Amino acid sequence: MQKTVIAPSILSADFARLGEEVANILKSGADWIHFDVMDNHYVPNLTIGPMVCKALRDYGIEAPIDVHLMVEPVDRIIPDFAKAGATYISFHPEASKHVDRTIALIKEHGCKAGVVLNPATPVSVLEYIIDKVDLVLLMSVNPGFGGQSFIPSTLLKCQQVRELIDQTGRDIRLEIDGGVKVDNIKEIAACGVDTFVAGSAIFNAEDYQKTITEMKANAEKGYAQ
Ligand SMILES: O=C(CO)[C@@H](O)[C@H](O)COP(=O)(O)O
Repeated sequence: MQKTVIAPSILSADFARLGEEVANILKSGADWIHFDVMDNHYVPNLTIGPMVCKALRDYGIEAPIDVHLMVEPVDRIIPDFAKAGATYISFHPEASKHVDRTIALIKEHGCKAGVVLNPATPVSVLEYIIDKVDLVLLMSVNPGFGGQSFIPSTLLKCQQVRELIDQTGRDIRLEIDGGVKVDNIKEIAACGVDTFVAGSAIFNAEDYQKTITEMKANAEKGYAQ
């Protein structure tokens, strides 16, 4: 297993003070920034695009930016995010006509490629692509909004994808997103997850550092199980 990564979702940040919020969260121990891109088409919400990603880089944010594209179509926005400073770019296979080509496009633009599975998307979608991706993101809520409850059936899926990843022998990150909290992260980590997106649990907390520290400690307890 790779090192634990906590990736706060800026969907729950105060957008009026985004640069400051992101700098604070990184100072508080966050490893990556999770950047949710919604188009009011693939999902029923509208958020931020490459200009905001570039603005964070211009503000001096150096940490990995983990872009989660909830957009359809996906391909035409990939070069813009790469230019804007994205580190990882992940997309939903349902939103791409040619999944293998989209993965190649992300890599050609110098980014790491991820695929995202919704709660009802079967693990079999990974069969012919697992060897090509750098990250698998499992949604534990239906995409579109922060603050939803963790869907428990995702735990079995985490175990299944962890097995697939281990069979490849490659360092592919297994990321979870949706309803992740201090009190359920141990159980999630025990299922093989190494990368945790959390929005409301971190940004609604009074003390970012305490929350991130507790999340990391509880994840470690989960690996030890
Ligand atoms: O992509 C999404 C929702 O579509 C997530 O990144 C949420 O923003 C996570 O928020 P919490 O469930 O942690 O509040």
